[in-house]
Amino acid sequence: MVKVVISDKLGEDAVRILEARKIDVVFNPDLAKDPEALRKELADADGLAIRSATKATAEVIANAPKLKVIGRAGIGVDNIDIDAATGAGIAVMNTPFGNAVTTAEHAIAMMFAVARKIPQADASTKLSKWEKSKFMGRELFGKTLGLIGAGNIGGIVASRAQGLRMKVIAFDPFLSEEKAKDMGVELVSLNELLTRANFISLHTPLNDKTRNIISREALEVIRPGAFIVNCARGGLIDEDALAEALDDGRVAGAALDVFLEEPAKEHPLFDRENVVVTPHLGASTQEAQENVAVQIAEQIADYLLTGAVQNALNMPSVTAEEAPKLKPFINLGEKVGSMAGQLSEGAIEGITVRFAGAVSALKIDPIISGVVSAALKTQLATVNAVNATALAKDRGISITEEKTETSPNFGSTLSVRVTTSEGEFAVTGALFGGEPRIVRLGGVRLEASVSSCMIYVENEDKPGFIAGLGEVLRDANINIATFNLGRREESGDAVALVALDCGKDEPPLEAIRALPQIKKASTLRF
Ligand SMILES: NC(=O)C1=CN([C@@H]2O[C@H](COP(=O)(O)OP(=O)(O)OC[C@H]3O[C@@H](n4cnc5c(N)ncnc54)[C@H](O)[C@@H]3O)[C@@H](O)[C@H]2O)C=CC1
Ligand SMILES: O=C(O)CCC(=O)C(=O)O
Repeated sequence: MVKVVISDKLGEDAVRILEARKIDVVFNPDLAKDPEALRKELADADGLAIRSATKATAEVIANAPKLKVIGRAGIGVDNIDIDAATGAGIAVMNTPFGNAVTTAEHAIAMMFAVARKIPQADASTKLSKWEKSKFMGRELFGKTLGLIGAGNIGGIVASRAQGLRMKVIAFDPFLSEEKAKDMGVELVSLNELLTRANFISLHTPLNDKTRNIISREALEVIRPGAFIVNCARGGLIDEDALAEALDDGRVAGAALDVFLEEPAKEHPLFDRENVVVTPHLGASTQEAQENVAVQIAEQIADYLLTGAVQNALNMPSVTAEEAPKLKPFINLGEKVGSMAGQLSEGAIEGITVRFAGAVSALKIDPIISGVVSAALKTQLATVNAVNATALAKDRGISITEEKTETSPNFGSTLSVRVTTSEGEFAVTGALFGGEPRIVRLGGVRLEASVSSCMIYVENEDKPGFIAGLGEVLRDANINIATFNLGRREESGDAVALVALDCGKDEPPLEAIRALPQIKKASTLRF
C-alpha cells in the first residue's frame, strides 16, 4: 500500500482525500519537531506532505529510500533541500496559488496595523489607559507603496493597495514592462524604490540573490520615515540593521510576519514600540489552509497513483489526462534508452531522441527524461528521471529531440541515438499492445520484446553459430526464453537479441566471446 506521512499541521481534508484514494496516511504534526521519529516514519513512506515547520533536509531525504514526492502545502520551499530531493529522484511540489490571497490580505492588514499602531492601541486600551494622543497614525491614501517582488502575492497586494488609492511601484527584475503596465505598477530599480516608497512590502522568494535585500546599505538610503512590511521570508531583511534604523527613526515602523530564525520566541525587535509582529500567520486562514491541504493531497495522490505531475519545482508538469497516455511511452523510452546506453562504448557525448508518428503529438519532456536517465545509468550512479536532463547538461552531454508526424510501419516509434567518444549506436522501439518492442537495433531490423536478462550478439553469419551459442548456454544451465535475429545488410553480419532465464546469474559472456564467428557480445539488464 502506498504510504504518505503528514508531518505538519495540515487541514484534515488532506487525510480524507488521501485515504479516499486508498493511501495509508500517518498524520502526526509532532514529527516536524522530532527528526528521529520523522526518519523512522519515512523509512517506508512514498510521500511526505508538509507546511513550513518540517525541515526536509538532505539528511531526512537520504534516510527515506522509498520517497517519491515531497508536497509543500503552501508556496515557500526554502525548508526543502530541492537539490538533495532531485538527486534522489524525488518530485518536489508546492501549491503556488492556494494561500496567495490570504497572504496578500495579511500584508495589507500589517500595513494598516503598523501605520495606525493598532496592536499597541489595542493592548493599551485593554489596560484601561485610553491613550488617544499616543497613537497618532499615518494615512495610506495617496502614499507610495514599493513592492520588492511582484509575483502572485505582490500582484494581489498591488491591486488591493490601488483600491486604497496608493501609488504602487515595484522592483522585480523578472517582471516584464508589459505585465507591470497591466498591473498598473511602475517598475523601478531597487535604489529608486528605497528612496521613493513610503511603505515597502517584500514578496520575493528567499534565495542567494534576495537574502538581506533590505541590507544595511539599503537602510541607509531608504526614504526617511518609511514603513517596512515583511510577509515573505525572514532572511530578506538584515534584522540587526533594521533594529538600528528603527531606533534612529530612519524607519518609522516595521510589520513582520517572518523571521530569520523561526519559531521566533525571543527577538531583539520584539521590544520596540514601532514594531508589529505575527508568528508567520500570512497563510493562516481557514480558506487558505483548506485550499492548500486539498491541493497538495490531490497532487501527491495523483503523482503516486497516476504519474500526473502538477506544480513540481524539479520536473515537467503532466496532467491527469496526459499521464496514462504517456506512461507506456515513458516505459518504452526507458527500455530503448537503456539498451542504447548499454550497447554504446565510450563516454556519452550526446543523446538524440526521435519521436515518429502519434507519439510526436504528446508532451515529450517526461519521455525524454526517462530516455536520458536510462541511457546515462550505465555511466552515472545518481541519475534518475527527475535530475537526468539537468545532470546531462551539467556534464556537457547534448540532448536533441526530433519529431516527425508519420511513422511508416508503426503507429509510433521512438528512436534513441547515443553518440559517444567511440562512435554512435541507435535503437528504435515501438509499442505492441502497449508493450515495448525493439524494432531496429544498430541499423538492423528485428522484433524483440525486452526482458530482465538479455544478451546482444553480433557475429559473422555462417552456419553453426547458433548451435555453438546454444551449447554454451546449455553448459551454463541457462535457458533461452526468446531468440530474435536480424542481418546487417552491408556486412552480412548477423545480430541476435536473446532473452535468457538467467535470474541474477551472469550469462557466460567469456565463453560466448570465444565462439569462432563472434564479433561482439554484451549482457543487457533491464
Ligand atoms: N508569510 C506567509 O505565511 C507566506 C509567505 N509566502 C512567501 O511569499 C513570497 C512570495 O510568494 P509568491 O508571490 O507566491 O511568489 P512568486 O514566485 O509568485 O513571486 C515572487 C516574485 O519575486 C520576484 N523576484 C525573484 N527574485 C527577485 C529579486 N532578486 N528581486 C526582486 N524580485 C524578485 C519574482 O520575479 C516574482 O515576481 C515567498 O517568499 C513565499 O514563500 C507565501 C505564502 C505565505
Ligand atoms: O504554511 C504556512 O503557514 C506558511 C506558508 C508559507 O510561508 C508559504 O506558503 O510560503
